[in-house]
Amino acid sequence: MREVWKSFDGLTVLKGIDLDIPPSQKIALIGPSGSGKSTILRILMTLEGIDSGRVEIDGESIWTMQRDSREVPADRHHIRKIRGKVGMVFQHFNLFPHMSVLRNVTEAMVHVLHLPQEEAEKGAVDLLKLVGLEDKIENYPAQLSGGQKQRVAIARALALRPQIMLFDEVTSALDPELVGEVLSVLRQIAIESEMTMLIVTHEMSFAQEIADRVIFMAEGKIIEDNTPEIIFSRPTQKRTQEFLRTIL
Ligand SMILES: Nc1ncnc2c1ncn2[C@@H]1O[C@H](COP(=O)(O)OP(=O)(O)OP(=O)(O)O)[C@@H](O)[C@H]1O
Repeated sequence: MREVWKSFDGLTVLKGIDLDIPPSQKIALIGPSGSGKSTILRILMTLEGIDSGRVEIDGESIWTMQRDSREVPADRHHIRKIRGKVGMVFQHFNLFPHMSVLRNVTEAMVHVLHLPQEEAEKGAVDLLKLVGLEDKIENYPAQLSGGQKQRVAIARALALRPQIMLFDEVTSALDPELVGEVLSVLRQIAIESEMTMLIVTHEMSFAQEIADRVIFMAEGKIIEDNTPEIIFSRPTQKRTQEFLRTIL
């Protein structure tokens, strides 16, 4: 992201964001409510446009494309191609209630990736094993706990084989006793996968444990971008110190 500005109805929520994320890096994005964390994720997922600046994913600008050696506004095909590189898991899991767990995961594999049903099912079973839900394959979302639903949502996002995964406060809507099971799935993915991961979280010990890098935002700006060790033991910015003091 270069000099990205974004406002909603006159409220400026991103104020010149500059951010480079190398492939495979695991980043925790922290900061007070309303600081613009989700907006950054939604922009990267192409769910929101920007007012000014530039956003590139895998070397390609999201909102513009090259045609006849000129840069022109992106068409739907270009945006869809970029979106295919990115997966996102939301706070509310938004599973399809009328579909089994297995079908929630295979649906996009068949319709977006155009995989044959059998191959999709095999891949979905592997992913459901990864998130510890192989025994729930035939269940429906209403028969699952919040933590289980969120693990299905994670499997569903992984099913599209993204290079980049965005997690937006995926444990915030869960009862406290269900948070651990979702964090342990995320931890495992962070350790084992080559995917780039950008994780908005209020779970500071989790951020400290899995992130290569922690970014602290406040009021639409990146205040500090540092290693977990520095952020959590000797942050360089007063604003970071104040935030951590209020929540730790
Ligand atoms: N679609 C929208 N329309 C109007 N205002 C919006 C919209 N999306 C976000 N906002 C506002 O933009 C600001 C930043 O929101 P954002 O969700 O990015 O913050 P956040 O740091 O993720 O906060 P939280 O930790 O509470 O989720 C907030 O004031 C929010 O109300």
